[in-house]
Amino acid sequence: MNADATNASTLPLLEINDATVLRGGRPALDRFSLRVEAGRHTAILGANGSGKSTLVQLVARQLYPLVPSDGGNPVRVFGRTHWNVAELRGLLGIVSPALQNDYTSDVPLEVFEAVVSGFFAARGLGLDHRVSDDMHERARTALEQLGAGQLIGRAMASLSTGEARRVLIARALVHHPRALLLDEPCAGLDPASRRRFLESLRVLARGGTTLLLVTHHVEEILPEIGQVLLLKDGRVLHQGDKAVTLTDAALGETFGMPVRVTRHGDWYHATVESP
Ligand SMILES: Nc1ncnc2c1ncn2[C@@H]1O[C@H](COP(=O)(O)OP(=O)(O)OP(=O)(O)O)[C@@H](O)[C@H]1O
Repeated sequence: MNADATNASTLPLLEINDATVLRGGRPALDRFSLRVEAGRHTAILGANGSGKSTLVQLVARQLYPLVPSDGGNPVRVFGRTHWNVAELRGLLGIVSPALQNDYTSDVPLEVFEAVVSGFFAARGLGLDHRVSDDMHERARTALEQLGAGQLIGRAMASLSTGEARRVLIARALVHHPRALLLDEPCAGLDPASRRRFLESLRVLARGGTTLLLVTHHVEEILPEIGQVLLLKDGRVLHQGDKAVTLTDAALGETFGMPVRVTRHGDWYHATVESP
């Protein structure tokens, strides 16, 4: 393990200080700040258009913030502002709907190849990619960890939404990343698949992978998640412990409607009330 990877275990996983991201000339994130310590599972919750996907793209280096007056970079991942993308993926796996579209498009790609090619930061294996026994084993283990081992041999384009998502998370896991950033991971799943899928995320969270979960739904906040950030119009409305942030008032403000929050064991549920 190199020095940077060692330091990464003690530094905050993510620090964003006063970042503004413009889209279509308007701020999609507006002086946005967030700090996530390694090991502190975090949910980012907001209505449509609140800036969630922009945040994921900012962290993934697909969008860039305005340069602040001091000329610095407002985004630090494991303490560093500069990363090469392949190196970053080894520490922070990112799975988003855009990535899923990419992998389930018409280009033929088999499930195991989609996962094992994660080692080469490539989509599929090329002639110069040598898959070692260890890589083979890690890819198979990651698929099994996500309950997707039986999908080996299938074409990515033939998988259901939930199956494809499991495969892409397995692809992110082959590096044994310290953290996973998941953008709306339950979108398109039926209630039973969603619950099974959330249970597999719980196993990862308990196994030491820090989860950053971006969602519209309070019901997806796993018991392991302690910190919640509520986002509205590109700004942080509230950030803190789950018990303090998941209140009727805070969620009502987030979604612009009266909301009733109830707790069922370690899970939360939100219902929109008649105004
Ligand atoms: N390509 C784009 N060009 C211009 N504006 C954009 C673009 N993409 C997003 N926006 C705007 O940026 C803001 C934040 O969008 P973003 O997609 O980050 O929200 P979101 O919280 O992920 O929404 P959703 O829950 O609907 O996916 C919105 O006002 C949106 O209209």
